[in-house]
Amino acid sequence: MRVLEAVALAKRFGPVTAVEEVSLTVAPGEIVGLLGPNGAGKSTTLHMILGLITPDSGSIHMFGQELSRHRTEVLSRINFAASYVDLPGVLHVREVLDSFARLYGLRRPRVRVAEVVELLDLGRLCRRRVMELSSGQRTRVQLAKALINEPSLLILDEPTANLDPDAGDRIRNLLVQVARENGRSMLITSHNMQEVERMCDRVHFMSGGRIVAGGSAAELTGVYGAASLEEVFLKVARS
Ligand SMILES: Nc1ncnc2c1ncn2[C@@H]1O[C@H](COP(=O)(O)OP(=O)(O)OP(=O)(O)O)[C@@H](O)[C@H]1O
Repeated sequence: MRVLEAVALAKRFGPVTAVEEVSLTVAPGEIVGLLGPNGAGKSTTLHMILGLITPDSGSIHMFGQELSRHRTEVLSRINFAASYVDLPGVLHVREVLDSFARLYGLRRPRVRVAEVVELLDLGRLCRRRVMELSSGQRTRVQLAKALINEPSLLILDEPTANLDPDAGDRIRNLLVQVARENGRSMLITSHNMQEVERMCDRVHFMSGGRIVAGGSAAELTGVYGAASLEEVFLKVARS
C-alpha cells in the first residue's frame, strides 16, 4: 500500500494559480524530493498534504485512507518540520519535546524524548529556551519534534536550510538512516541539489504550479543530457 497518493491537486489564491494538476506518490521507506524554483508551488503542495490548507480539487490518500475523512488518524501517523514554523520560544527545549510527546499520546513519552535528544545531539540544549537558540540549533529541535511520534511519513520543507555544512551532512545521514533502518517515508523540498542526489530515491520537479519532470536523479540526468541534478534544475527552470 502506498504511504501517500495525491491525485490532481489544485489550489488558487485569488488570481494566483499556486498548484495545478499535481499528482505524486510516496512508497513505504521511500524518500521523495519535491523540487522547483521559488514560487513553483512546493510549499502549497506540502501544506495541502498536511491538511493545513484545503485543495480546490483533487484527492489525498495516506495509508489507504482519504485525508479529509480520516484526518485525526492520518495526521497522527505523519509529522512535519520547516524553519518557518515557530516553536514556543519561552519554553525550554526539553519542555517543548515533552509537550509534543504528550500531544501525540505516546505510551512512553520520557523514553522517546530521551531517544530523540540523543539522535539529534540535543543533550546540552535541553535546559535552554527555544528563543535563545541559533537558527541551526532550532532546526535540530524541529527535527527532534518531527521524529517524536515515529512518523510513517515525514514531511520536511528545506530540512537543512539553516545548518552549517558539518551539521547539514550529519542531519542528511541521520535522515537517510532513519528512513532505511525504520522504513520511514519522507517527502522533502530542498534547493540543495547535492542534498537531493544524496538523499532522494525519486524527485518531482515543479514549475509554475505543475509537475514538469520526475524520476530518479540518474534517470533525469540521462533524459536531460546533464552532468548533475543541478544542471537538470537549471534546464527545467529556464525552459
Ligand atoms: N497564502 C497565500 N496567499 C496568496 N498567494 C500565495 C499564498 N501562498 C502561496 N501563494 C503563492 O502561490 C505560489 C506558490 O507558492 P509556494 O510557497 O507554494 O512556492 P514554493 O515553491 O514553496 O516557493 P519557495 O521555493 O520560494 O519556498 C506563489 O506565487 C505564491 O506567491
